[in-house]
Amino acid sequence: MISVDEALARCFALVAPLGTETVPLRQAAGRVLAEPAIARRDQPPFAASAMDGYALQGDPAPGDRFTVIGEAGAGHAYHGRIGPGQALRIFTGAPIPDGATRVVIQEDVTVDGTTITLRANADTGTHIRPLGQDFRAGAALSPRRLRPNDLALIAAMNLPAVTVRRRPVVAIIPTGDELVMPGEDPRPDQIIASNSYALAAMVEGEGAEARLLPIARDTEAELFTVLTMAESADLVVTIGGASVGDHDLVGRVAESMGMERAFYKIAMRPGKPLMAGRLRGVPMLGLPGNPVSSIVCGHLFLLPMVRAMLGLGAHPPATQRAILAQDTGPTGPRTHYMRARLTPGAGLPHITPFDRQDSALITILTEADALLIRPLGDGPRPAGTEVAYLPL
Ligand SMILES: Nc1nc2c(c(=O)[nH]1)N[C@H]1C(S)=C(S)[C@@H](COP(=O)(O)OP(=O)(O)OC[C@H]3O[C@@H](n4cnc5c(N)ncnc54)[C@H](O)[C@@H]3O)O[C@H]1N2
Ligand code: MOO
Repeated sequence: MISVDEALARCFALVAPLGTETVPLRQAAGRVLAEPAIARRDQPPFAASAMDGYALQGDPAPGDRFTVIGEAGAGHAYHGRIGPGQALRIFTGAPIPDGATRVVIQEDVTVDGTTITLRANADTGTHIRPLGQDFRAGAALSPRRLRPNDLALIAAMNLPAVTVRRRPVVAIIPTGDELVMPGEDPRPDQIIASNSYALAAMVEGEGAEARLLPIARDTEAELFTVLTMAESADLVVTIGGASVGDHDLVGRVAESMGMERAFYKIAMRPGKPLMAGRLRGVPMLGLPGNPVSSIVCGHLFLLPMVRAMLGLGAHPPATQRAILAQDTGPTGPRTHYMRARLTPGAGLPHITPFDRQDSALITILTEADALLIRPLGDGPRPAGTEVAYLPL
């Protein structure tokens, strides 16, 4: 059995950033920018007033009077020049006229017809936003996953579309004679195929396209058919049939189809029978069938692979630190990812693993907000120990 780190490194070796496509800005939220977005203009493209008031020259003293000779608003420039003793009525966002060096806010003047007089204790700020204060033409936004704020910046750069990574297509294949789809009429010896719904939502949350394929029964012919259907995907994910039982056929069938195996079995609990490889050129991840095992492996291997295909780099999922809220027993020969609950602490949060850790318990998983990471071969740890966890 290889370590979790070694397995993840081998998973990353199977994938590479995908190609790119151009999408309109309205469809770019959450997509991964593939090339720098380059500003087509300065922002602001002119020196602009930051306040409503009067644009004028020099540094006036209280009691100084000015004649208002015109007006400028946002989108309505004044094309003349402001001379000594003159002022322009101006509003926030309007271009500063030639000759003006500051804006006096309207609260700081008294108005009498077309004459303004500066009050005592007037604000001394210039209230002018210089041309290009925010960014200059040619400025670049570097590749990243696009958040709403980034979209505002790209729009301000006057770019109606962006080049993003193609969404990875992830084919998800539930396997097993015991499975039926939700809403069907299961026989008494059957259960509902549930894992695929979590996994599809997880990869879609990262920006992939999930393709849920039909349940493959435990026959070589059906597995062959469904794996063949998945060949056009960017990543094939099977669920179940990964262990050592007589009906666990996924590895055998994939190998008969020419799968090059990257590894099988890792020192991890849950998730021991994980397998990965390349099937007819397509990266493949064979997840164990137990719901918690498949979903935990989804967080630890599938999502990092999807992120790597999106060009976000080959990084393990980010762990955080917490304080054990109770004494916790030793681990065995596998790193244990324990379903756990976080509660606020004075500094770091406190973490409490659930008593029941069977990898079939979906209810516990829905109550968990973290996976407490207990390294393999670690001894018992008392309450108060600082530990690592993965947020769920
Ligand atoms: N003799 C041994 N038996 C098992 C070992 C072992 O080392 N020696 N490993 C155990 C571990 S650990 C795991 S994890 C499971 C994994 O087995 P498989 O990947 O072959 O999965 P299945 O046997 O097909 O299913 C396991 C369990 O999960 C249910 N299942 C399967 N698919 C789904 C699905 N899409 N949605 C919901 N539930 C699903 C299935 O009905 C089984 O109950 O093997 C242990 N055995
Ligand atoms: O390690 Mo298996 O993945 O517990 O259930």
